[in-house]
Amino acid sequence: MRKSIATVCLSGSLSEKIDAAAAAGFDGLEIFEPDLTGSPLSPEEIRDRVAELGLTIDLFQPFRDVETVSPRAFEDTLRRAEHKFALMRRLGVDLMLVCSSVSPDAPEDDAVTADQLRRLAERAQDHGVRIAYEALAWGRRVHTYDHAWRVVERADHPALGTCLDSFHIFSRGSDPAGIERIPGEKIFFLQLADAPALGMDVLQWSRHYRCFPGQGSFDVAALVRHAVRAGYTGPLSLEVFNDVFRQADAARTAVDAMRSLIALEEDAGLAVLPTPPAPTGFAFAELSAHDTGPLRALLGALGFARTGRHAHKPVELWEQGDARVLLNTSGADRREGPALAAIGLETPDPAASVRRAEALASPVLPRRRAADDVPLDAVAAPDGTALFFCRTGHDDHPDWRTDFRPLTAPAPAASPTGVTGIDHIALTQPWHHFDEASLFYRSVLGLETDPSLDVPDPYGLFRSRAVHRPGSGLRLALNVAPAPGDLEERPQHIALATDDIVATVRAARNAGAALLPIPANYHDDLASRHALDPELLATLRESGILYDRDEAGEFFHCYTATVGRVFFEIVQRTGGYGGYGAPNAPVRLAAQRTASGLHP
Ligand SMILES: O=C(O)c1ccc(O)c(O)c1
Ligand SMILES: [Mg+2]
Repeated sequence: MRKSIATVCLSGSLSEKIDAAAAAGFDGLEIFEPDLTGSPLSPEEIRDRVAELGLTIDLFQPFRDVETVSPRAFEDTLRRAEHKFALMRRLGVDLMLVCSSVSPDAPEDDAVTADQLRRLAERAQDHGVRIAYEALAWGRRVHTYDHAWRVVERADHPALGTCLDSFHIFSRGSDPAGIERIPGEKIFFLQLADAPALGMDVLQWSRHYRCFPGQGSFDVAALVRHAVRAGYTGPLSLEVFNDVFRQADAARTAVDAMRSLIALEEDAGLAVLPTPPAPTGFAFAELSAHDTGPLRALLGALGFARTGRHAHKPVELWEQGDARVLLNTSGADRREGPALAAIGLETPDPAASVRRAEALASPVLPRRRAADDVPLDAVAAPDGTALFFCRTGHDDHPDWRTDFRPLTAPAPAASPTGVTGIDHIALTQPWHHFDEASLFYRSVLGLETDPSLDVPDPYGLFRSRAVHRPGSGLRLALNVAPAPGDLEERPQHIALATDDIVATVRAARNAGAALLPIPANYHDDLASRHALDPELLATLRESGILYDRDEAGEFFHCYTATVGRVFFEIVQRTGGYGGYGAPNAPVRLAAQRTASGLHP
């Protein structure tokens, strides 16, 4: 279906919004009137610019407070409408959105409302314009889509139809199945928005917290299916009022919006995309550092052995069990400390993963490799981390490890500490791309998203959300820094799995690994939270190990000191524990602040 976007979704001037929508591949626009009023461009210039870019203007909006008990006020509304019809002609748009009145003067009697809408539609028709009447969820009398439709049906004018908006429908708890009772040709327009489940005033919720479909909790795809079954053939148009998107880069938001609509079409059964061969685990984590000394020392103490060196690049492979860490000195900025640059994801079909990423408007990274290197494709995640699609140790696909030459003079034999693999990787997201990241991991990689959590840090509150593949070893924790400038200071981390954390910690410590000290208050509190065996509690206290449990099992974890932006976590899961120790995150954050010397 055609894809449109309301200018209110995007940041910047009207021309910046138009350019961003065109660059992201949209077909059409809803012009939000305040964007036009503030623009230095004339309506004709806007019309021409839009046409030059191959777009159409599908809707002019909003026209407010039409229905009224005051005949004088209604005459004034007709006069106001004449101005807008003339403006719409200059813009080259023939559909105007009228939202239900929020005024105390809105009539109780549907007959009055229907009559006034019909009279407005008659005037509109004289100008070649049609009216799409939308129920605002906070409309004074008309606040549900079925009520708006009843009024439109009663007015019975060919230039009058209804506009459905998924936010208003879901936020009022209406059942979208009733859409199928509206004749498709009377659904003049379909606006789509999602939103997180928030218990708050519906107007505030709508004006500040809408998000793109797939980023919130509404079943927007189900609503689209109902509209299509009703016979709707117009555009799928995004109308998202969101405080964060209003500040973010418009070009990037437009791509996020486009990805949302493509994924929505797939969910609604309107498009077939290459299926996501969801990743099953981690092939490697790649750290970049100008000076790899501190990381080598830490990896060595954690029991990793340096096993290979890349044939053409300054990259080392370090391994323990199935945990593989690459240390890369190319391109690392001398001023910045070590950082997590890339993740290798195990996927059953790397080429299919790339095709899916491309189908979902995700940036496939240019290959930089020598002719005889194993093909390794990557996409850029929203935070800039390169995600490589790997198939390690299978005959049906080249193995990326063959690019690494075994070391002729191996590093002194490290003693393994019992690390078996990578349990999860935690990435810090730019605060204004958090919703984009959730949608990216869900749609492009086919992962499941857990609900967002708010984690208190001594200097702010940050959001955290896990994405994972159920039943596999693939788990990512996405954290968002509390303040825009805070990202560079926020560490990322690699969590290493062990079957015996006490032994692993003891061995690592003996080998010289610096671990994060945990305040005694934490273990005192732990004793009150859980009836733990005193001997176990003493061991946890002594080793600086944190503890959590859920219905399925237990979680033991501890942290190394931070090197640059990176630290390691050592984790042991028992039973089917499915979390990440979130209740302990505030203690870890405070302990890291203490260790950094910033927080006495
Ligand atoms: O918040 C509003 O006023 C508003 C305006 C136009 C719309 O289409 C809408 O859904 C909300
Ligand atoms: Mg709307």
